[in-house]
Amino acid sequence: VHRQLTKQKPPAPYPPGPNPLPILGNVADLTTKELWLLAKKWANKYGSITYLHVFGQDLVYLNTPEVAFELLDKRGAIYSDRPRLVMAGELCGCENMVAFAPHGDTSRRQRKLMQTALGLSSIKTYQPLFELETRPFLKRLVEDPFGFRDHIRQYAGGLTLLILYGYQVQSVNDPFLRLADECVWLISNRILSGGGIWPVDVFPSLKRLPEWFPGAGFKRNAATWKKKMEEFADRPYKFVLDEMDKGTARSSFVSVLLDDVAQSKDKEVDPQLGFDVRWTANSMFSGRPSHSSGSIIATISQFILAMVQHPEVLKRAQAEVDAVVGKNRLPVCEDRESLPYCDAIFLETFRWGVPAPFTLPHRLTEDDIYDGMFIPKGSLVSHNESAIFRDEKLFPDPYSFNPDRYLHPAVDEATARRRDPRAYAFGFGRRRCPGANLVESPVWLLMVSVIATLDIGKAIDDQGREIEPEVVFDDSIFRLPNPFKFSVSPRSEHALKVLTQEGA
Ligand code: HEM
Repeated sequence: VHRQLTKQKPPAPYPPGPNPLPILGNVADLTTKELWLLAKKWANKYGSITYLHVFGQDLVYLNTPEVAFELLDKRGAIYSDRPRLVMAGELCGCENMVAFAPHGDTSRRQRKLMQTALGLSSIKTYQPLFELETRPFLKRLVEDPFGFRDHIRQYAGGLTLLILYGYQVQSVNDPFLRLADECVWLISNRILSGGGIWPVDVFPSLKRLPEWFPGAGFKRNAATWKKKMEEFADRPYKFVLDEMDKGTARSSFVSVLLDDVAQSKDKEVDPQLGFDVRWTANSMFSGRPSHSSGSIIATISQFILAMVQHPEVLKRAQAEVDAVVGKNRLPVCEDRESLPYCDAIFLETFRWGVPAPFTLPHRLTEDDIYDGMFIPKGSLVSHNESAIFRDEKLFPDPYSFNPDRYLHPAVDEATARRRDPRAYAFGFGRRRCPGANLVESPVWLLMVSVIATLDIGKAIDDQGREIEPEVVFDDSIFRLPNPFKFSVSPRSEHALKVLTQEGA
């Protein structure tokens, strides 16, 4: 109703959605905890697309794979921009990061660098690094199961620094790890104002206020935060340049991309390439609010939860690992093809766990019509992952954790491909997650290493009764369970030995 009073008649009806309140629009709908449950209900009620209107902003959720592929992929030329955030982008300097960059030359150049350094052929270079970080994680998990989220955070942070800069974290207090943590926190909780809205994003002309002006505190803050962000982009990059000078650089995202420069000693790094590499590397850490580590933490936490709740699945996977890998060593990436049941657990974790239920919105740059429905220019369009992953036709009995669904699918190959959660979990089109190939191996390896060495189960109370894990979701971006109680122990003396073996 509100729209029709203020705008011309649209060329076709808007897609269906909950009725907006006058003035506030659907803001009440969007502040619900576990928004994904509501979004799934919308999908059941409204079909392939849900449309909402909040504070003058059109929001669109795509509820089926068909519509997501059609719009975000096939019509990618107009569905690939990102929302403009004056505070985060312009004032705090995040516009240099991939996920905030508008669709254009910079984002194309940066994505190309990511494809070069994170393509399937480059990933093999990083494999030994994945194995390096696994053992310390397993040890920390045995020592303190309840702290599992911190352990995964440390694992993800350490691994990311290794892959991007060839930098090995020595302890929780490592200066680069602390800088990374601080900046990721700053982005999620300050710069993006914890999901809130900055007045300057609603009224961009406020950015012209002088810093001393009353009410312009946001500009002073932005200047401080921008400095921190720049430090975060510069320091680890400089570390790689120094290492390359000394001839001691490990193979990493940055060193691979500067390889040509490394070949000839006196050649200076081209300033444009230097800028792009520095900010692209930084984007992999902080490109989305705590994205890369956030999604890894959510995925591995969901895996642990699944293993606690489904002991029969864990037992069967352990038998598979014992038969293929034996008990004297940890699994390695090369074992993957011989472990189909473990692979099925990996896939089912992404589907059942829905670690990133709403992907980053794509901003539509032209008016569009789909299936007789009008989608206005400027709409923020997300695919609704919880609706896709809970679709009964695609995934029968969608709420159960059932790895078998990938093992004996009585379907043709095209349908089997449609049922591969990796087709959806990383988004669509030109903005699809550039870390998708990279993250598969370490996440798979971590899961299989847990299966190989640890017995995970329900915690036991004083009276010897099992405690059901209490599953609560507080995070608004990721489907990340709050810490829950469970028990964990090495599977055998042998497993304990493998875990504590130094440097092996
Ligand atoms: C389990 C792990 C992960 C999941 C489930 C995941 C999922 C996603 C999704 C759904 C998107 C949005 C795609 C879209 O807009 O359509 C995205 C974007 C992105 N991801 Fe990931 N991701 C993961 C790990 C990573 C890692 C490890 C990195 C970095 C090394 C990374 C870097 C990025 C970047 C830079 C973008 C923004 C791309 C752009 O705007 O062009 N992700 N990811």
